[in-house]
Amino acid sequence: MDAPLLKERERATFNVTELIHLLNGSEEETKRRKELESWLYNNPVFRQDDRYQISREEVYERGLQKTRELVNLCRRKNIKFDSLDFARLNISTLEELPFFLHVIMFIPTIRGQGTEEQKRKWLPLAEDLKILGTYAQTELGHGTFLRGLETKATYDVSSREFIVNSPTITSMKWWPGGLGKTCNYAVIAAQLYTKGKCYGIHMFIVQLRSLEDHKPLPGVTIGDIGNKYGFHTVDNGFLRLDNVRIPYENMLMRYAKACDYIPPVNPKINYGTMTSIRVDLVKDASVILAAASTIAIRYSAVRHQTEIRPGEEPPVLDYITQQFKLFPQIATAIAFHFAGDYMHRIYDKVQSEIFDGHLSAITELHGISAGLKAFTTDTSIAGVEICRRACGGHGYSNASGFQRFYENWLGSATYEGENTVMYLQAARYLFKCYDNPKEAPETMSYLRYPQNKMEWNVKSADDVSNYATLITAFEQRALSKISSTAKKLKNLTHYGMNRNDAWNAASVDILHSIKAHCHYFIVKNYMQSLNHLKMSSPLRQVMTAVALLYANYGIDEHAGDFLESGFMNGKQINLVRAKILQLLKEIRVNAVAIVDSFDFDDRFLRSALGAYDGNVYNRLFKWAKLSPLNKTEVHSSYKYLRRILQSKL
Ligand SMILES: CC/C=C\C/C=C\C/C=C\C/C=C\CCC(=O)SCCNC(=O)CCNC(=O)[C@H](O)C(C)(C)COP(=O)(O)OP(=O)(O)OC[C@H]1O[C@@H](n2cnc3c(N)ncnc32)[C@H](O)[C@@H]1OP(=O)(O)O
Ligand SMILES: Cc1cc2nc3c(=O)[nH]c(=O)nc-3n(C[C@H](O)[C@H](O)[C@H](O)COP(=O)(O)OP(=O)(O)OC[C@H]3O[C@@H](n4cnc5c(N)ncnc54)[C@H](O)[C@@H]3O)c2cc1C
Repeated sequence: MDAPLLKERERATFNVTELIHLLNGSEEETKRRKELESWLYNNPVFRQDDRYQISREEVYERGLQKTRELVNLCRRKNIKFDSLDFARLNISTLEELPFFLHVIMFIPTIRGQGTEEQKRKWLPLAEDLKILGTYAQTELGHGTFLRGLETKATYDVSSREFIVNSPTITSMKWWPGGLGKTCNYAVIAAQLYTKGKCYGIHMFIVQLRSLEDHKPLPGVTIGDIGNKYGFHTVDNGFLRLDNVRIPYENMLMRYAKACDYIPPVNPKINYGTMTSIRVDLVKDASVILAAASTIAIRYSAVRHQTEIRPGEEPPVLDYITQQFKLFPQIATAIAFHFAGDYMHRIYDKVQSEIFDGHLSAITELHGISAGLKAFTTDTSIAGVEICRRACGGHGYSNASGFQRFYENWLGSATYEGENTVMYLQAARYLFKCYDNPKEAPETMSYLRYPQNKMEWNVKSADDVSNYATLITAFEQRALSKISSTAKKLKNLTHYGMNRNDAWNAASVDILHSIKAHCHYFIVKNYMQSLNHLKMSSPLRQVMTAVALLYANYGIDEHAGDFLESGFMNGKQINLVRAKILQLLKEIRVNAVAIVDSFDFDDRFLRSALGAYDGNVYNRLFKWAKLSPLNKTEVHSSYKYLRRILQSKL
């Protein structure tokens, strides 16, 4: 164990194990998670030490080998794909496996939108992996605008079949995970046509490849879309269908019927699978940022560089600027942990209502999940980059561990709903509630009360240590943004602009409003979650400091908003900044212990900078020696070098 990390751990003022159990939910949950992880990490198939020395094809092949291992493990341990245990195993691999979409979207779409008869037929095949499916919705020409998708499913009454067709090049399905080479089925989003009329997007089960030899079926043109930023294990694919016929029974009809068309009670019920993933992504944002913070904090405690006082080369974690970069990332990771818990609670509640036939809450769930998905993924992507940059040159090495998860996580600003679009969807719901405050859900209850101008009676740094005053500050900031934007929208329509054009004209203000609302929700949920949790006073002292840092840092980061709202003045902003410096100092002694409480196994982080023992330099050198270029002392390309050296300029 590197001496600096040992010393850091000895200085901690709270019990790390207590925080590990609190973040896991209980001691039993911690034990279960570690047991599941051990099954993976002790299996050499899940190795990744040579990850950046193998080709895309080898990466994909490894992905299938890992899939086989994971499936065999689940079968041996009787772990179901829709279980929390599977979700834990899946995140522990920290990479998307080729059959990933089969589990997170193909099966859930059938489960959520199939009739009882269709579920009886398809779920056993899918859960036993007799078929492997993906969720094929996005097309070359459209990903966001679902009503603009071009794939057609035309009902042929005479044969009781649908004819599924890609009429144009832009209608080719493009991006679905596992589509290129892995899956032999897909749930296809297509415009339903029957008796010459279009009834909008519905979901259809289509077989793509033979179950005997995996060759594409007649009318199916299919393949991998090529290399991307990340998701290298996943064969995101393209698919063109040339009048492929499928049985009538292959349209998912829990909520709509094709023959003598019966529409769904709420057409957006077809969008339900996407909502479920957006909910998961809020917690994923916490995991990713916690992993990045662990690497950066441990490395910063070991890395000694330059001098504060002559002759003393301190750990870079002693620099206030380094603390100002990193401690808010720890705070954000914990804030998003509690936001993810909230999202799952709300999702489970709405799902049970939907299964009882009450669809009214799906609009609220969409409004909340779309906003939090965008806010938490945007913030965590930026936070990972702050952590990486805080590690200097070694942060730029693959040995740091950052790239392996960051390259997948970058996509979270786009997949499952492009973030700007998601913000605007959430804003659509927010402004509806602003206009009808009585219909506002609990998360927007502050819209119900008259907007009275408030002054923040904060006179000292201690006043910015109060959860209630901080929550009120974020509430007033959001209200100020929302009410001024609502006024702008009203003026635009008053002077003759139609609602849609007015919405577009005000969309930058609308974006600021929904972001301020999401930020308010995260702060409030974070502090209320801590208030409801039982913990020892030493731990509560640490968790309070971290939560106060999250809120005060948020005010400093958006000081203009708080000043513009009239709720705060310049002197109070300076009190907030003084509070931040005081909190950085208070958190410094526990920084390493707090990231230890995220409890990442070294085999999850796979980082020479973030390993638990802090033995950074030996790991970096060991990793470098793995470089293929070092297989020989003089590389075989020396012949070219020699000519360069001998050539005359
Ligand atoms: C550690 C972790 C590591 C790595 C990461 C882990 C996992 C990665 C996970 C996933 C990544 C893998 C795969 C990604 C898969 C995909 O990307 S699948 C494709 C995703 N695509 C989208 O999200 C498309 C986005 N577009 C839309 O959803 C819609 O087009 C739209 C909502 C933007 C607009 O839809 P429209 O039909 O045009 O609606 P509208 O006219 O705008 O009206 C909006 C009304 O509809 C309601 N509504 C919209 N969506 C929903 C919904 N999902 N649920 C309920 N209600 C919805 C909305 O509320 C409006 O209602 P009104 O009452 O106001 O009319
Ligand atoms: C790694 C990865 C995996 C994926 N996996 C799948 C999958 O398994 N299945 C699947 O079906 N899809 C998948 N996708 C596709 C993904 O869902 C879409 O890319 C995503 O929905 C965004 O749609 P788009 O690409 O059309 O972007 P666009 O919507 O074209 O975005 C381009 C720009 O237009 C802006 N814009 C678009 N509409 C509006 C608007 N109304 N108002 C303001 N601005 C707007 C956006 O903000 C953005 O800046 C995946 C994508 C990635 C990156």
